[in-house]
Amino acid sequence: MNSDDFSELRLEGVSRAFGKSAALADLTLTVKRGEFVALLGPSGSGKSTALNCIAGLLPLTAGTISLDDRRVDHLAPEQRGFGMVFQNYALFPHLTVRGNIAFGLKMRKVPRAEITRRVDAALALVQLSAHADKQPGQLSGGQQQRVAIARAVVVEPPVVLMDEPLSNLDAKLRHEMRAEVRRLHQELGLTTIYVTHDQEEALSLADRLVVLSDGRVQQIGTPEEVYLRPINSFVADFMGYRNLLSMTAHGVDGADHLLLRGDGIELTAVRNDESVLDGPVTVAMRPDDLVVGQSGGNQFSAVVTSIEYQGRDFEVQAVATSGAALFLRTPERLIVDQSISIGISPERLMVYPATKKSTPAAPVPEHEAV
Ligand SMILES: Nc1ncnc2c1ncn2[C@@H]1O[C@H](COP(=O)(O)OP(=O)(O)OP(=O)(O)O)[C@@H](O)[C@H]1O
Repeated sequence: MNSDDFSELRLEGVSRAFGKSAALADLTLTVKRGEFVALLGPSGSGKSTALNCIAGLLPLTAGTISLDDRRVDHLAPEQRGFGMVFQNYALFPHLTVRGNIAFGLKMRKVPRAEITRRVDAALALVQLSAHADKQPGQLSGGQQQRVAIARAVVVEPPVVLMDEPLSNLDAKLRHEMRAEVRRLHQELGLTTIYVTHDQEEALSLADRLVVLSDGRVQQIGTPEEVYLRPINSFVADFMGYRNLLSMTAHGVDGADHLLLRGDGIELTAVRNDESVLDGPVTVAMRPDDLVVGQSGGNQFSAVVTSIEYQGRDFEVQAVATSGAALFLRTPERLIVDQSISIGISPERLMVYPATKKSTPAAPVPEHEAV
């Protein structure tokens, strides 16, 4: 089986329970050949369970997995032939770099000359030709992870599954390897499913994100869609909309903006089809969208409570006259106890039906979420 053999990987209603608790419930997702999909969510949200179900390491309790119209969920992992890259590299310590990369080809009884050719090409691709005869213990973490990636892709699997492959690396290396993973994905025309809890990593790598919470899909969309239009307050919170205010919606004004009030703050938001027009809501705002000074949009007052220097700008905490704690970022040097006016454009306010912050919303069918 090689990557030209299919046009899409289809998951329908994929579920996995441990005893009575559902680690993954009803995951429906179609991954097109050549796509890079990130499974994103906090710890315990079901990302690894989903990946292990796809790999064949965990049997499903419900649902189906198919490559086009061929069911694969009853096949053993080696019969599915998906490439796997794990957080802990899982290299064979007694084999050289070359031996590790050649392993899968030898298992598949590929002729020796072809093994040499393909391993050389894979070594060049991950820029490890000079280290081919070393053992994994003689390599850095980043180099070991590159061996693991080369080992997974050298057999030209239809799908490559990666479970937090960069999380053991330091911040700088993680950044470099991120570009490397994306480059390999593109150069080799891979189809990649990538598990991470790091929003930035998911946003920068993937063509589409699947955001999970408590085993359920919350949103499926492009990085732009998920970042700019989170579908519920859980996704908003997870994507960095750190300011979540409890307010009340009071209908629309003459400009068809939604009117919001709460504890002495009045705001207007661009309404959309799903807007709750009346009643309790959660209003989400990103720190970067709050502007210190007059902005021409919504304005309200606050007092600075703490300032943290972050290099390019400052992360400021403030408290609104309503008592609500706020996070904002600004290049301006403010001082603690300073009174400021904060602005935010009506387009950058996300308004959701009021929920308890940690309560996951109902699952969203893929066709509605995309
Ligand atoms: N073998 C198991 N037995 C029982 N429960 C399990 C098992 N594996 C996972 N779970 C539970 O299933 C849920 C989802 O776990 P999973 O490992 O898929 O989450 P995750 O999003 O990958 O988390 P992390 O980022 O921490 O790895 C968790 O509540 C976890 O405790």
